[in-house]
Amino acid sequence: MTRDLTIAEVRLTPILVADAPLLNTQGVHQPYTPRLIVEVVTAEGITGLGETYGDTKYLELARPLVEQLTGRSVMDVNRMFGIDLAVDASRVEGQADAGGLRGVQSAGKLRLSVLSAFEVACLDAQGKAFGLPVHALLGGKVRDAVDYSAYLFYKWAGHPAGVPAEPDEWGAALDPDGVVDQARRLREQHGFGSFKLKGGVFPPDEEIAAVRALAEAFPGDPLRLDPNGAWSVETSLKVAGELGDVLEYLEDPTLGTPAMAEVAAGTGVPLATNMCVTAFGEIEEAFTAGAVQVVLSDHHYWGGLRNTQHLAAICAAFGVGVSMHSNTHLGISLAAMTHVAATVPGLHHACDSHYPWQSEDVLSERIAFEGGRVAVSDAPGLGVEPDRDELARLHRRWAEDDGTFRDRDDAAAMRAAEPGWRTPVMPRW
Ligand SMILES: O=C([O-])C(=O)C[C@H](O)[C@@H](O)C(=O)[O-]
Ligand SMILES: [Mg+2]
Repeated sequence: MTRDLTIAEVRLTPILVADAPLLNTQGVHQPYTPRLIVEVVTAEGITGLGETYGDTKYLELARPLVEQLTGRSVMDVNRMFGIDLAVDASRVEGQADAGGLRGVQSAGKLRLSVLSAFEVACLDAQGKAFGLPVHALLGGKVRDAVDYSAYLFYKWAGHPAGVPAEPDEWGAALDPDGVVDQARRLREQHGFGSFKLKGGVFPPDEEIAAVRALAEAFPGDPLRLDPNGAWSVETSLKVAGELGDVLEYLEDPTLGTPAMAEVAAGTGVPLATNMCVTAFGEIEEAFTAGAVQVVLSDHHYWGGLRNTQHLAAICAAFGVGVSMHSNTHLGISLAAMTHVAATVPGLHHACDSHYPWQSEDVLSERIAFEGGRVAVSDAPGLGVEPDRDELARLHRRWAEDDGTFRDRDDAAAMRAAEPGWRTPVMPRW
């Protein structure tokens, strides 16, 4: 039967989702964070789902696509990436990404972060039309489940007094005992077999003590520490020296390819990154300099699931490992990550995911981690269904917001507790 795969409608739904008071080197997460849900609806009424960052600049860029994609086919994905999205480069070029800790911003990354949500939505629609899972459209899975790592954060017990927020069940984690308790709970609930601590929050000695406590509590389990570039080369080498026996890798200890290369040359601990290599144009310099040993892809800003496969192939050619980065995201993106991760042969490290921290989702059924793994769905498309009421509720929250939370700003959120707080100058230590 010939299918009509014409896009009859494109829907954009900006939402605000609850987020916990998770600390990072720039500040603290806002109580609500923006995400954008993208839907493409075919002439036959098949709906494909995608998800990406929801800050104003992403939303503005996505809006013209509603008209530009209507009338095209959901199969026309390559041409979609050629669409000229007018990114105002002066708003992004050279600036550090305030909320996302995702390396230097660029017009290209911003553009890809938007298009990737449409790619995922088109793949979901294709899969539903042909009765095939997304992984099959990507060449087929090489594993039936994808490993994820427990993502540990220093955190407060709650958002600052006076800031509207949803209840938090996790309590504070501000020292080694708190971090180990959090790790235990995440393992109990989801079975994770490896742990990543988001660092760059406290002076390095305190974070070294937390990782040591994890190593004692979970002997032999892979551990990672990620200060988001908060350390100098000297500090990075000191931490690598002290934790080398227990770290699977050190993630973005310092900023920029030359400094990362210096650290890499001075330690046997592998360096991973989602800040130094964040786009194809950054690969040559970093790989030639031996600056990174594992690239953490993020299908949002790398430009989708197929680009993630291309990245994985390049990494394999250079003997560099690949795994996945995560920012605050919902189940649509977790499903997308799981499908593409299932197709990458050399995925030797558990992927990151913020999902356990998200108490809200727009899916009718939450995705479960079992033994720290997400089973790869063989249902058509991504294998997830939206919860329309929840989508509408989270959109209402966005619509009713006065603009305070529509753009993620961890430094501004920190000022609610520490009025003098400014985004720290790097390296902090
Ligand atoms: O460097 C990383 O892994 C991240 O950027 C992950 C997240 O952005 C995390 O640091 C956060 O949201 O605070
Ligand atoms: Mg990182």
